[in-house]
Amino acid sequence: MTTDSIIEPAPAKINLALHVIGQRPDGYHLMESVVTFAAAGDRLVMSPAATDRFGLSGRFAPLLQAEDPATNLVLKARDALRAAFVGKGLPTAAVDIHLEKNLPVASGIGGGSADAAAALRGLQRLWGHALAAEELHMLALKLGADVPMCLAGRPLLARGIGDEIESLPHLPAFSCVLVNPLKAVSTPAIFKLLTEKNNAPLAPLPSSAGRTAGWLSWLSSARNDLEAPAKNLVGEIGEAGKLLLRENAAMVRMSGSGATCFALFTDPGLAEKAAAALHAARPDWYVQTTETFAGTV
Ligand SMILES: C[C@](O)(CO)[C@H](O)COP(=O)(O)OP(=O)(O)OC[C@H]1O[C@@H](n2ccc(N)nc2=O)[C@H](O)[C@@H]1O
Ligand SMILES: Nc1ncnc2c1ncn2[C@@H]1O[C@H](COP(=O)(O)OP(=O)(O)OP(=O)(O)O)[C@@H](O)[C@H]1O
Repeated sequence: MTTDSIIEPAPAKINLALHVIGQRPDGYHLMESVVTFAAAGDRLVMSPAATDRFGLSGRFAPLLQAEDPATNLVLKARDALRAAFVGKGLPTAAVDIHLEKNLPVASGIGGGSADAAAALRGLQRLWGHALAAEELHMLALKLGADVPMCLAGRPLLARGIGDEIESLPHLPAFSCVLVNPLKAVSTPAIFKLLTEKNNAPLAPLPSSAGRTAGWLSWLSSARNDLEAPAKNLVGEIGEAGKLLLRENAAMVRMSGSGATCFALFTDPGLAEKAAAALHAARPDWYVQTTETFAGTV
């Protein structure tokens, strides 16, 4: 790290509710999802360098070290952004990117998408140019359906294939416990296992600004339509949910295509207690307490 280094957090994405409401002719599913982001996440450090470099550290780095770096979403984001700037005649110097991989891989909390979004944010700062909002959105979407929402990084309502984003300024913060049994889940495999594609849309969102109880009651009656197929594939998802439900959580659900489950609490003490209980029950799992971000008006 140098004095010119740029540090970008890559917060975990949590689908608080995810209703699949249809499917496009190209196979992509249409959804309505209330999404928030958490302080827990990966971290990117980007520094000017003589040649392009990429390094990894953190608990889950070994999984990505075993893969070809060219397939890493961070480098795909760097190359796509560089191509866009070069196409406009703008310089993009060599860069050393270090990814601290703290989030489990293929886990439904958008790790790779959050990393790609952090790379796009950080490299625009490092290179000193910015794409227009629409061009950046399209570039992010080409990297993955979750990347535009991770670029926003704040509570939002996502529609379409996850790319039509509306911010939710009144969504409150929650204390949260994330639990993953460390079984990687492939997103396309879960969508393939989903039999009913035309499920009921989300109910109208709570109108009372910032009322935690109102949101919790609304969220409790919503669903994640990918939870049933994911549970069929990975039995531990059901077990994680049952263990969390014993811990006085205000609500428990799976995020994205799984296998990470989350529990929301209105009291950080209860979240810490729940995490300790989960860790004692399954010391081999990923168990993380965190705070989700509140919407900003
Ligand atoms: C399940 C979610 O995490 C919810 O936020 C996202 O929809 C998935 O986003 P993502 O991992 O960025 O997905 P992508 O990398 O774009 O797509 C992976 C695969 O998931 C399926 N996919 C993804 C998004 C979507 N709306 N419908 C789909 O059917 C497609 O088979 C696609 O080939
Ligand atoms: N930086 C990265 N972090 C994690 N996975 C990455 C990264 N770059 C590429 N990948 C690949 O992407 C696949 C999906 O990983 P990711 O952690 O983004 O899934 P996810 O948490 O289920 O995401 P989502 O919730 O967006 O579906 C991995 O199996 C891995 O091969």
